[in-house]
Amino acid sequence: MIAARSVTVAFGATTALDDVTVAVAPGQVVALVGGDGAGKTTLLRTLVGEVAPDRGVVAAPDKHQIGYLSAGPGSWAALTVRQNLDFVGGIYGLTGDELVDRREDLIDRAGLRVAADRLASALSGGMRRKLGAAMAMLHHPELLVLDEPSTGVDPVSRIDLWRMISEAAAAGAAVLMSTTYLDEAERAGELVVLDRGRVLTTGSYDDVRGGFTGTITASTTPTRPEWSWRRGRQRREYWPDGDPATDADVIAPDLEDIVIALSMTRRHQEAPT
Ligand SMILES: Nc1ncnc2c1ncn2[C@@H]1O[C@H](COP(=O)(O)OP(=O)(O)OP(=O)(O)O)[C@@H](O)[C@H]1O
Repeated sequence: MIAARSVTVAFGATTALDDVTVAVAPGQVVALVGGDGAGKTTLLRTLVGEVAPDRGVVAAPDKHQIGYLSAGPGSWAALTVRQNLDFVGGIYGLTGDELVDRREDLIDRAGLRVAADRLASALSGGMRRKLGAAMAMLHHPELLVLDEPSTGVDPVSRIDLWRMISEAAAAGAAVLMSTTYLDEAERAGELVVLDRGRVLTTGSYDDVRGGFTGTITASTTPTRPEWSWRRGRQRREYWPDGDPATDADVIAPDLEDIVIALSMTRRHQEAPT
């Protein structure tokens, strides 16, 4: 099992990760979700060995068995799509027909056929993300780590990307990825919800929904603004003890509602009284 166990990472006075435990098995896709500064990038960098934990233990394969798409560009601007893939293939010892077959297969699966000889610098943001993901998985790594692979990728191309990720997992990779899109995170086998360095909840989407307590209502005029947030034209309101003191409609929360309600609870618990 690939895992970070009770990992704490601090940058000066900022605790980026506070006693975080995450495990990912071969064939599994684990999605890290959480807002800006939640610690997603730091956790991924810790797993791939770029950041050393101050406390806790990381169990990960050898560097050669890791494929990593960082939050950065993920490809070389001055190389074409094919050259980027060839270069990465060379680093991992892929040559000849094996490299050509794998490269062309990934170009198709990433929907990059029309751009195969275009410089990476001339790709759209979404195409560049897909190229980066293809480069990370080219050598069939045991651990595939993707930092927000779908950011900037249009909804249709995101389907290509998810198919690529699912296929890598089906071929045996352990996949750990971060995303800010909660609708797509619901597709991952396992979710880890991070908030300011801590794990708020973890499990399959069904586990997360099943473990969520309290009630969420929807209305245009919440009775407790500090426990409410906007969703579309309405506002949601969270009742942690489950008993809404309102006749507003009770709704079945989705992942976005659950993440907001849990982080709101944490903020209220930590607020000075
Ligand atoms: N190299 C660093 N030096 C100092 N502080 C850092 C460093 N890397 C991260 N941090 C801080 O650690 C916290 C977690 O950052 P991290 O980038 O891991 O979050 P994130 O969930 O990936 O957020 P985002 O989506 O905004 O990148 C933030 O407060 C950030 O400012």
